[in-house]
Parts: sequence; structure tokens; C-alpha cells
Amino acid sequence: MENRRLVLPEHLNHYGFLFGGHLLQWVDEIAWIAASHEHPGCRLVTVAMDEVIFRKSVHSGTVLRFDATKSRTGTTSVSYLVQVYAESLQTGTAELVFSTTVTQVRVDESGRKVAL
Ligand SMILES: CC(=O)SCCNC(=O)CCNC(=O)[C@H](O)C(C)(C)COP(=O)(O)OP(=O)(O)OC[C@H]1O[C@@H](n2cnc3c(N)ncnc32)[C@H](O)[C@@H]1OP(=O)(O)O
Repeated sequence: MENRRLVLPEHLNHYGFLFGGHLLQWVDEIAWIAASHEHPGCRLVTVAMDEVIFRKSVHSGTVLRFDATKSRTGTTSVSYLVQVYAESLQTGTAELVFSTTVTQVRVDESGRKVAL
């Protein structure tokens, strides 16, 4: 699954580049949407996000592309690799700025894990 988002001034930190918390929210959301599409009818919650390293700062006006790919299916859980690219609309190039793996667990209405 692929999605895009425009980085706007309200997403920036006080230094003038993208606040990492916004990026993590978008990564969590895209992983949840991808998992929910592939597991219709399942109630999914995030249990883990793997290593989080911010290596590139992202500036206002950047178009970010989010690619989510299923990397593992377990008994109650499913994991997605989410890769985030900064796209240049002028040159058509894309630079990887962030990636992590998000794991979601299927739960019942009481919040107890259940098999997928
Ligand atoms: C979309 C959102 O933002 S949801 C909001 C944020 N998330 C939450 O509030 C969830 C809070 N957490 C919970 O309620 C519980 O931890 C649960 C229901 C998710 C899991 O219950 P637990 O009893 O802790 O489960 P348990 O430790 O057995 O792990 C369940 C599955 O998660 C996997 N898992 C647990 N910890 C990790 C981890 N750190 N990394 C990767 N996978 C993990 C396990 O391998 C297992 O997978 P499997 O059944 O496919 O083998």
C-alpha cells in the first residue's frame, strides 16, 4: 500500500523541520490501514514499532510517500515494513528518509489477543 502526504508548516518543530512525532503518527496510521485492508473485519492495535532513527530532516513543502509492505504474519500478529520517501516533483526522484517495522495484534472487543 502506498500513500502520500504534504508536509505543511503545522507539522514542523520549532527548528523549522518535520516534528518526528508527526512522522511516527503517519507511519502508524499507514501500517494500520494496510493491515486492516488485508485483514478485513479484524480489530488491530499496534504492539510494537521497531528501531526508530531519524537520519534526514524533512522540510516544509516536501511530498512524503509511504510504502507499507507485509513482512511477517504470526499467530495473532502481522508486521509491515513502512518506508518513507521524500519525493522531488521536479526531477521525479525519491530519497528514503525513514523506515521501520510496525507490528499489529488482532484483539477482540475486550482487548484480548486472538488469532488472525
Ligand atoms: C493503531 C493504534 O495506534 S492502537 C493504540 C496503541 N496500541 C495499544 O494500545 C495496544 C496495547 N497493548 C495491548 O493491549 C497488548 O500488549 C496486546 C493485546 C496488543 C498484546 O497482548 P500480549 O499479551 O502483550 O501479547 P503477546 O506478548 O503474547 O504478543 C502478541 C503478539 O504480538 C507479538 N509481539 C509482542 N511484542 C512484540 C514486539 N516487541 N515486536 C514484535 N512483535 C511483538 C508477539 O510475537 C505475538 O505475535 P504472534 O501471536 O503472531 O506470535
